[in-house]
Amino acid sequence: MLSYSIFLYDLLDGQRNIDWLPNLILVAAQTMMMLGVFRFLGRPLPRSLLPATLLAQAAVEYFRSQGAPQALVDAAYCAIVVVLAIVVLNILRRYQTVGEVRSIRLFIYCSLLVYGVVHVLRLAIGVMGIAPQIFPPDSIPMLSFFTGLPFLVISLVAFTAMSLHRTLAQSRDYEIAARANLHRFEQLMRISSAAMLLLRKGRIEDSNPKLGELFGCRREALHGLAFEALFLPGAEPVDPPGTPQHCVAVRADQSTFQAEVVMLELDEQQCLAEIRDVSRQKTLETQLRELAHADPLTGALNRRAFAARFEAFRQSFRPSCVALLDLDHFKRINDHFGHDVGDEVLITFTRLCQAHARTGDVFARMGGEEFLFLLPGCELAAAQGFLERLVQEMASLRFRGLPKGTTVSFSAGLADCPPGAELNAVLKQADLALYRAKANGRARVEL
Ligand SMILES: Nc1nc2c(ncn2[C@@H]2O[C@H](COP(=O)(O)OP(=O)(O)OP(=O)(O)O)[C@@H](O)[C@H]2O)c(=O)[nH]1
Repeated sequence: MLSYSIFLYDLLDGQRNIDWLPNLILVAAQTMMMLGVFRFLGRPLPRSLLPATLLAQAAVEYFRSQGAPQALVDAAYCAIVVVLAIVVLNILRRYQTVGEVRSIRLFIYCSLLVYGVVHVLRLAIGVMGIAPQIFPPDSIPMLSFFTGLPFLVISLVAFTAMSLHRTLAQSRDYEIAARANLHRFEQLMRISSAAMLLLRKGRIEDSNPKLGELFGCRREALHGLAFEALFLPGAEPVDPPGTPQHCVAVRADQSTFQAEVVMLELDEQQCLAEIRDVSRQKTLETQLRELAHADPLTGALNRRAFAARFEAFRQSFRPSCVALLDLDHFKRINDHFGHDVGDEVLITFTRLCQAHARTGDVFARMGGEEFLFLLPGCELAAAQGFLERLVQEMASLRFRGLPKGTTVSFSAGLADCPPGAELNAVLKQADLALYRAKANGRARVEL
């Protein structure tokens, strides 16, 4: 900047004492070279370089204004140029290259070396005034202009070639890395147990092979389709929430399956979706839930499930009855015929009760040979009639493992269950009634 200002000042002032044209071209070329070198090497310009150069030039200009000989000024400029060339050569020397770039670097190296030597010569001639008849003072700046500058230009061109080469090599590396990434991505998509989809504006643009497997068709047939079309209307995923959503997906043959869908927004138009068939998992969950509420021997509800149903029923405020049923002399069956036969009796009794229960009735095994009935909306008299019919049915029932003609009976205690009643209080009532039934001869129903 300082140099340009001085040249401009000298030009406007009509002075010719620094041969502004060669120096202007020289400084411009060197600036370009310095910037080019550091940019090419991908390094920041050393912080000290610019102030040091400016300071040196300011000092030279100061001495020139104080009447220093022009040859000395020229020589000082040459010294600056040589120092800059040495800095560049040093940087280049440390720069690691391979293949063709190494030969280009050698080329730049040689050109800059010649360029530096020319300026050392110019410096020596300017200071010492060697052979004034061959190098008159006026011709000294032209020495670097005609002999040094071409080498500087050559090195600049070589730098450009080196930059191009580096850019090409970089793009090749990027391409290889991009191919490797793509391959890895495709492998991941291939082994994924879920269907992976790329959506653009809500339509399927790309997918992995699993999509075809899940939906029972060629995956390409689904490309271009609206994403919602994969699901039952009303059971499709909502806009990307980022958390798993449970939907009902429709296969090509119109059969359905439970799907877990996770969506991820890539940008305003694109979105990734993952679809997983969770039907098996859902079935297992249902089975587990049922097992937690069922008695393992008879399959009837267990006491916990009965309590839960009773609690739900209590909210509805419908009058009803609860019955406690107990097999008579069940211990004898176990003792005479074994526990397996006893188990069979428990199972058969359960089937009988379930077969006679109305929709809405709740039947459960309380434990051992005790069972429970919740009869919603049933008056005591009607409940009693129902249970007595069951007692009669039981008398004519045949049990596997028991000798022909052997009958099994049960006794029942019935309790009224007004709206809002507590289960324990109702059970206590039913238990008292059951005790009376046992005491009064068994195979009967007591209130
Ligand atoms: N096989 C079988 N027996 C069971 C099971 N749970 C409880 N028991 C048996 O049921 C019998 C219950 O006997 P008790 O409580 O004396 O009653 P009971 O013999 O029916 O006599 P009453 O109730 O007075 O008529 C015991 O022998 C228990 O071992 C079961 O899951 N399977």
